[in-house]
Order: sequence, then C-alpha cells, then structure tokens
Amino acid sequence: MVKKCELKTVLTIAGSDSSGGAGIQADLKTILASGVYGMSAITALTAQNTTGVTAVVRTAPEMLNAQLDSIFTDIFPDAVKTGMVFDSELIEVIAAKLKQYQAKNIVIDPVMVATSGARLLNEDAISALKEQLLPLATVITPNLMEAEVLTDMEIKSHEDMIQAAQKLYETYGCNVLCKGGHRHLDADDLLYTADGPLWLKGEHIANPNTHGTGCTLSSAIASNLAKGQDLTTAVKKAKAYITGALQAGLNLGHGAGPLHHGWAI
Ligand SMILES: Nc1ncnc2c1ncn2[C@@H]1O[C@H](COP(=O)(O)OP(=O)(O)OP(=O)(O)O)[C@@H](O)[C@H]1O
Ligand SMILES: Cc1ncc(COP(=O)(O)O)c(N)n1
Repeated sequence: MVKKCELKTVLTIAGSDSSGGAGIQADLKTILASGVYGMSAITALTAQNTTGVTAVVRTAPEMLNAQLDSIFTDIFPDAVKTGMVFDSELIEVIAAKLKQYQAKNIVIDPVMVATSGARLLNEDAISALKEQLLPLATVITPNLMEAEVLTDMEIKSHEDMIQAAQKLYETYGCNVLCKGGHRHLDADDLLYTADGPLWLKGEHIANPNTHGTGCTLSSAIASNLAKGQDLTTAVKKAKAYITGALQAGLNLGHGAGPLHHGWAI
C-alpha cells in the first residue's frame, strides 16, 4: 500500500513553445521545481525556437472551454496563471471559466509580444484583456512595455514605474508587479499593493539568454501562492528563483536561450 502524498496544484493557461523556453513548458518546469503539481490549458501552439516564432495555431474556443472544464471539475487548482491568451474570444472563455469556478490566486501575465518580436496577443484583444481578465487578478505582472500599453504612459524612471503601477492598481483593483527586466542599469521590480509601493531590488545580470523570464516569474509566484505564502513573500521568493535561473548561465540555441530550471537542486 503506497502512502498518500498531498501536493498543492497550479494551472497554467498559456501557449505552447516548441523550444521549451517559454509558455506552457517554462511554466510546468517552474511549477515542478517549486514542488507543486502542474496542469495546463493550452491556448495556442507556436512553432518557435530561441531565434523566433515561425507559426501560430490558436486553440478553438470550444477546446479551451473543454480543457478548463476537465481541470476545474476534477483537480481544483490552488492557483492559476495566464500567459499568452492570443485573442478576445479566448479571453472571454478564460474569464467566464475563472468566474464560473471561482478560481483563486490568479496571476495574470499580460503577454503581448515575444522577446523575438512576434505578436502573442492580437492588437484588438487588448481591451478584452483589460476589461475582462485584469479585474479578476490577484496580481498582474506587466513588463515595462506592457505597462506602457496598459496605462498609455511612457515609463522611463523609477517614479514612472510607481505612477503606472498605482494607476493599474486603482483602475483594475488588482495588485501589480511591474517588472524591470528590460531596464539596463538594474533589474528592479516594483510591487504595488494596498500597502503602496515596494521595491524588489535586482542587479542586471549580463546574460543574453532571457527567453521565458516573464513566464517563469509568474509561474513561480502562482506556485508560491498555491503553497499558502502571502503575496509579498511569494513575489520575493519568485524573484530569487528567476535570479538564480539567470545566474546559472545555461547556454542553448542560436538566439536568446532558455533559463536553467531546477538550478538549486
Ligand atoms: N538581465 C536580467 N538581470 C536580472 N534580472 C532580470 C534580467 N532580465 C529579466 N530579469 C528579471 O526577470 C523577471 C522578468 O522580467 P522581464 O522584464 O524580463 O519580463 P518579461 O519581459 O515579461 O519577460 P519575457 O522575456 O519572458 O517576455 C523580472 O523579475 C526581472 O527583473
Ligand atoms: C508561447 C509563448 N508564451 C510566452 C512567450 C513570451 O516569452 P518571451 O518574451 O521570453 O519570448 C513566448 N515567447 N511564447
């Protein structure tokens, strides 16, 4: 007789990256490395590698619906993260299912464009993302460019990051982690909650292999929330995870390569 084992569970709703560096694959690696059980609902298949995306096929809305029903009616996730959601029809399905099943600990990574330049969210889906998904989030994790699009502001300084995060917090009623990975002098992220702004300081690591940093960070936050950590602890530990995964210096592929998951093992 095998002894019973309990694990917390995380669902990622995102696109598949055939090279394993971002999307569903990065999410599941991070979730596993965090000691949590991972599940996936795939929004799109991408043919992609470290140099770029060559093809995208989106999942039919009925199929995304069916994946979400299968998951929520059996193994209820302790946390959910969303990544590439691609278009407004898929966003509608996701928002409806998150509401129907009263999902908790929702981390929304408002993925818009891949590091390599490919669009992962249709231009006309930005309003659906804002109106339907962001208000459901426990925390949203825009990078600087995404925060600019969502706030219609130019973000250059630390002060701009605070203003943008505050605007998002007030408009959508969710906590905000504004990521500073694209800053050149540092990699300071800003967490904005009911307690106001909190800087998570980071040194810029000179590693060109940053494919999937955003996916990894949001999955680590979701895993930590699933384990019962409060948001600030979850985000601080996720920042430590991404820093270690970048410092490990994995070097694969001909372009911006993937991260080293399980670097601490
Ligand atoms: N070169 C770096 N040095 C240190 N930390 C970094 C670096 N690049 C990214 N990070 C960290 O990685 C996390 C993800 O931030 P980033 O701004 O890269 O998100 P993103 O653009 O959404 O990621 P992605 O490249 O997957 O789209 C943040 O915690 C950020 O500070
Ligand atoms: C399926 C999928 N989801 C997300 C990203 C963003 O990651 P990055 O900005 O590092 O390319 C991606 N490239 N592919």
